[in-house]
Order: sequence, then C-alpha cells, then structure tokens
Amino acid sequence: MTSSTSRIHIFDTTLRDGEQSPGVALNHNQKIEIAHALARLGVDVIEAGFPITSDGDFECVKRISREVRGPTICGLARTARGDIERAAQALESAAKSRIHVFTSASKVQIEHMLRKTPEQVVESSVKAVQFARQFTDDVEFSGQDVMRADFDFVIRLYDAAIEAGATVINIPDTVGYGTPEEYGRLIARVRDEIVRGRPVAISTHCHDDLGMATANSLAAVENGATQIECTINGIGERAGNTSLEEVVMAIHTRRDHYRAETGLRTRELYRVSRLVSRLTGMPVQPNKAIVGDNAFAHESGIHQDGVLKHKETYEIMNAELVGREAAVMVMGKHSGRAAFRKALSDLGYVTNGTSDRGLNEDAVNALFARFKELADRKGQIYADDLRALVEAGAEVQATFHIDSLQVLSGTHVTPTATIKLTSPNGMLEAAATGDGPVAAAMNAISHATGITPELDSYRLQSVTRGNEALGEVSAGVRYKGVTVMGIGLATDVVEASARAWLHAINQIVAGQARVKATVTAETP
Ligand SMILES: CC(=O)SCCNC(=O)CCNC(=O)[C@H](O)C(C)(C)COP(=O)(O)OP(=O)(O)OC[C@H]1O[C@@H](n2cnc3c(N)ncnc32)[C@H](O)[C@@H]1OP(=O)(O)O
Ligand SMILES: CC(C)C(=O)C(=O)O
Ligand SMILES: [Mg+2]
Repeated sequence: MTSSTSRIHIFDTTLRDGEQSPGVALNHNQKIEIAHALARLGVDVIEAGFPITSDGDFECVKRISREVRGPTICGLARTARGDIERAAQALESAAKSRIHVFTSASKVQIEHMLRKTPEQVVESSVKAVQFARQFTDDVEFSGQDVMRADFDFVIRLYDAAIEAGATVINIPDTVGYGTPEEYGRLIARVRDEIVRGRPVAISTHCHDDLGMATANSLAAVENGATQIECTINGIGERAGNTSLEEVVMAIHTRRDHYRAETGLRTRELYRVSRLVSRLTGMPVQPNKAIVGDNAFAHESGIHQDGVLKHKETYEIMNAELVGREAAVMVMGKHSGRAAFRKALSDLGYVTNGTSDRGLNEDAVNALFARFKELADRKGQIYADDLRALVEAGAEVQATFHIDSLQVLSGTHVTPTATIKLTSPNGMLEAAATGDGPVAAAMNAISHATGITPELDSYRLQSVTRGNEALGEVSAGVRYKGVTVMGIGLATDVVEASARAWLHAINQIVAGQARVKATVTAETP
C-alpha cells in the first residue's frame, strides 16, 4: 500500500443482515462454517449476529467469538441496555470484539416505529454508546434510514455519538433510497463537519432496493468512508445488501480510480460465494457480477474469437484472482468457428487433419453446420453433444443429406413421411407410410435412395442434458450381407431415427461400412 492508497475495511454482515433475507435461517454449524470461510477470505469484521434475538443467536455469536480468529467479531444491539449486555456477554471470548449499537435517524421511523422525539433518540443513543464502551473500546454506532432523514439531524446525532465514545460511525441507507451522488455528498459532510480528523472511522451500509447499493458504497469510499458493510452474494433484507465481491473487485480492478485497497484474499471469493449460496439455499443469478455462472463465460462468436486470441479483449479482471476459470466458452447458436474448433480440440479431436486423419476443413465445416442447426433448436450445446455430433459422423463423404423431413402421425391416421434429400444428382423426394412415424421416415428415405436395408437393431438413448436433450439413435442395418451401424442425433427422436437410417445408407453407398458381422452370401 502506498501512502496515497487508503485501506478499506470490509465489514461482513452475511451472518446478521444476510441472514435476515426472507426464508433464510442458518443453524450453528452452518454459521460457524461461513465464519471460518470469511476469516480465510480475510474480512476485517464479522457481524456474527444480534444476540438478543434468541438464545440460539446468542450461543452462535458466543461460539464464533470463541472459535474464529483473525477478524473482529461484532454483535448488534438496539439502544436498550439489555441488548448491549447480551451482546457483550456473547462477545466475551472474542480476541477482538465490537458492539454495534443502532437507532433510527429518519422522521418516519422515529415517529412511527420508535414513537420517540428526536431529542429522546439522541439521548438514548448517547447513553447506549457510553454503556457499550464499558464493555469494549470498539463501539460502532448507526442511525437507520439516514437517506430519508433530515441531514442536519443526522449530523447532530452522529456528533453526539462520537462525543459519547463511538469509534466507528456507520451511515445506513437502510431502504436503498439514496443515489450515489446524494449519498457521497452526505458522507463528505459527515467527514468534514463531524469527524474533522478525529480517530473515528466512517462506515457505509447500503441496501439494494433500487439496485444502487454497490454504486452508493463506492461513492462513500470516494468521499471518505473507510469501512464497507456488505454481504456475500449481496444477500440481506428485501433486495439485499451491498455485495461484498462486487465492491472488493471494483476497488481492486479500478484501483487507479479509487486509490484504495482491501486486505482480502480474493482467490477465496468464489468458494465463499458457493458456500453461502449452498447453505442459505439462495441461488446466485447467472449474470451476477464476479460470482455468477456467466461472469467469465462467452457465448457469442465475436467475443469468443476475441477472448481466444487475447483474454483482455472482453475480460476486465483476472478470473483466477477470484478463484475462477477465465474465458469459459459456452457453445450455443451465437458461437463461431474459432470457438467450435477450440471446443473440439479440447475434447481431443484433431481439427486440422488431412482427408485420412483427423477432421479436415470440410469435416469441420460440415460439423459446424450441424452444430448450428442443433444449437438453434437446443440452445446450449454441451461437451457430450459435441462428442456425439462428431461420433455420429460429419457426413462429408455422404452422398445424401436431409434437406427436409415431414412426418404426419396420430391416433387415427396412417403414419406418413415425406423426405427431401440432396444428392450429387440433385434433389430426391419421396413419400411413404409405415407402422409408425419412424418406420414411415425410414421407408421414405429408402424409396428416395433406392436402397432398402433390413433393420437388425434399434436403440434410442438420451445423450445430453437439459429439456431439449439430444436423442441418439443407433440403427444396426443389414444390406447384401454387410452390417452397418448408422447413428443419428437430433432433439426430435423421429428425425434422429431418420438420420441414423440415412447415415447407414451413406456408409453402404460409400462402401465405407464398418463390418460388424460376418459377411455372408445372403442377400436381403
Ligand atoms: C435495519 C435492521 O436490519 S435492524 C435489525 C433487524 N433485525 C431483527 O429485527 C432481527 C431480530 N429481531 C428480533 O428477534 C426481535 O424483533 C427482537 C428480539 C429484537 C425484539 O422483539 P420484541 O421485543 O418482540 O419486539 P418487536 O420485534 O415486536 O418490536 C421491536 C421493538 O424494538 C424497538 N426498537 C426498534 N429499533 C430500536 C432501536 N434501535 N433501539 C431501541 N428500540 C428499538 C421498537 O420500537 C419495538 O419496541 P416496542 O415493542 O416498544 O414497540
Ligand atoms: C442495523 C443497521 C445498520 C442496518 O442493518 C440498516 O440500517 O440497514
Ligand atoms: Mg441493513
């Protein structure tokens, strides 16, 4: 840290405000596990709970105080003496402890919730801070809902709290009402009018009701705040709190701008995010900054091509720095050839092969065309899909290709299929019926090609994941004593069957059949 770089303290409240997320209730062991993970991450303060809440919360704060070393352990308390005493008891065995006393600052909360006058709020706050100081030298003070409060009152309240012994003053935008500009200006006012060089830290605590928690916290840093209160994955009351991973990585990535740094071991970020998501049962949205599944993933061809050539074309931070893998390629309909080749070679296929070895240019192009077709229907294409696609054959050598297939089937109709095939001699078209839609499609192909093998075996299986999983059909066919295995892949099972049938016919025509059974003189 250079002399012009300020150190920002990270106050993690996942176990207190985060646990206030509707539907979340962590048990002791889960909280201890998260507290240890936060200590490994290197947060400065863990707000372990609100000890007056219940015996369970009390015991948990007590256990964290006893077991977790590194960060300061903090307990929340209203201005009531009972709350403060209970917090102090819970924190007794912590190596470093903090009591966090809070009141309300806005008129609406003072009048309607606390049912007090502003004077009474100041008085009870002063008494509470003084009382808390009897247990620890580290007392944090908060007045809820500052952004809807009268700022002159806010200044008076916090000045009184500092005089009473508060060492950290936390400025909560409890309902996520402020804009970055307004919030930043208030923090600057607090810094200039009441801190005035006294050894008191300014802290920010923002909620995300309007999606501005991260921006507001960073605006506070620009205006003198040296502590950010936040939660892993941004969980918390209603729309949640400032997301820890976002502010930490914003400060790191834009250190040229913020001239600040946190002391966190950022490589732990992703792991802690997964842990909190798993234990709270709150999934992380895929497009969530830093820790979402898509945060370092690329699906569109132009981006994939850029990232494959040079990661920084579309990635602004080092994924490894947050414990993740960089430049993850997601294969879908927006993907291009560069990523497709890379995906094939990652699966072990040689993509610059010659006509007799590996996949040559034509083979890759044919596979790419099939891949696009599939992606249009299936959405995401997984490694298994790609493998199956290659194994089903690029059909470069194929004489016949499906141009279109239409099948009519139902309870009271005779299954009928119409096929159009491209061939070296032009378009071939035929229609046929069958016992079922699969038989009708196979018969139509046989009529069009003039080749009618016998079906020896038929197997259909789902090879990939998702609702639109690929169906793979393996059709063992016999023709003039030669047995050939045709493989067809499609999201539609009738189409997969037709493709398998045609694949077999193409092998017969090309004379490239893999002989699986003894050749006999028998003809079908
Ligand atoms: C913005 C925040 O995140 S604040 C923290 C919010 N977290 C929680 O509330 C979780 C834990 N809470 C609880 O378990 C309970 O609400 C308790 C144990 C704290 C209190 O329970 P109860 O005694 O049953 O009170 P209840 O929850 O119904 O109402 C809250 C009381 O606290 C008072 N209160 C609220 N904030 C404060 C404060 N900062 N200082 C003093 N009193 C306060 C309210 O005025 C109300 O008092 P009243 O009962 O005299 O009207
Ligand atoms: C207890 C306080 C700091 C709080 O969580 C809030 O105001 O949002
Ligand atoms: Mg809060």
